[in-house]
Amino acid sequence: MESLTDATFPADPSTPAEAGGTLILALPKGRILAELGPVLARAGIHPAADFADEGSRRLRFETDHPGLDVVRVRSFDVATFVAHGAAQIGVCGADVLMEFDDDQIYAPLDLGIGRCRVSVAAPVEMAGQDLGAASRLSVATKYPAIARRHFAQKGVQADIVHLNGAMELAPSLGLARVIVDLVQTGSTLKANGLVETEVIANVTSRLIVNRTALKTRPEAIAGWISRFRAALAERDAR
Ligand SMILES: Nc1ncnc2c1ncn2[C@@H]1O[C@H](COP(=O)(O)OP(=O)(O)OP(=O)(O)O)[C@@H](O)[C@H]1O
Ligand SMILES: O=P(O)(O)OC[C@H]1O[C@H](OP(=O)(O)OP(=O)(O)O)[C@H](O)[C@@H]1O
Repeated sequence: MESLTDATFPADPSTPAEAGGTLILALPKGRILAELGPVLARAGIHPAADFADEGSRRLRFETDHPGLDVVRVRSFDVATFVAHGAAQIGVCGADVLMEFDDDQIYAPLDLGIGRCRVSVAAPVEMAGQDLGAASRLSVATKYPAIARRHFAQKGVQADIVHLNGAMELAPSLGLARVIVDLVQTGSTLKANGLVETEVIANVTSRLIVNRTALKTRPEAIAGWISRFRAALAERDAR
């Protein structure tokens, strides 16, 4: 895909001569990356060819901008790299930001990709039961903070079973009564005898930046935010 070249598009915000060194853009491996490709291209960012190669063992890639490198990390780790300033810019799901809740992370742009929701799901037989009626409830999830907060608002103490995947197995194997997980089409829930009982939050992917870096390198970072904003406007106008 051609990137924007017209005169209204913000100029390349990072040049090798700029003070502060190479900016790092942290991107998640996995499903967001596929949808992010066209957005990156529209923003005029083309990482080295092997970036798209899942078989490549490289983790850091130069781009066609001498002042910008890309690192490929796990989705939750994007937030960690940006919160600590190891990467100045990143992309991750709003689910990760809700769970991470770090005030060093500023999320100025909704990229409108990676659409799904964080939901509570329960076995079909439990559907219709008032989950707020119990004082405690066991919950399998990779989002312990989101789950705890959600059930605390109902006066229910969530006993968290922390899993990193395959949460859908937990109720049928007696690991937890309900799960809190991402739902998009609902087919994973259906295939495992579960139904979505509550939507906690709708999720899309966000551009995130480190707040300190935004203060110390305002031109470069605000420049990249503008480029992404222009790329989204151009995409959405089509
Ligand atoms: N089914 C889905 N539909 C749409 N977006 C999703 C879906 N599942 C996850 N996402 C979004 O993609 C992000 C990364 O999810 P993905 O499943 O690729 O990684 P993961 O398996 O959670 O990460 P890791 O492999 O690091 O454990 C999530 O944080 C969420 O924002
Ligand atoms: O509603 P659906 O369209 O079925 O999508 C939901 C599934 O997608 C995500 O898993 P993913 O495929 O990323 O696998 P993992 O998190 O278990 O690695 C999520 O954890 C659900 O299992």
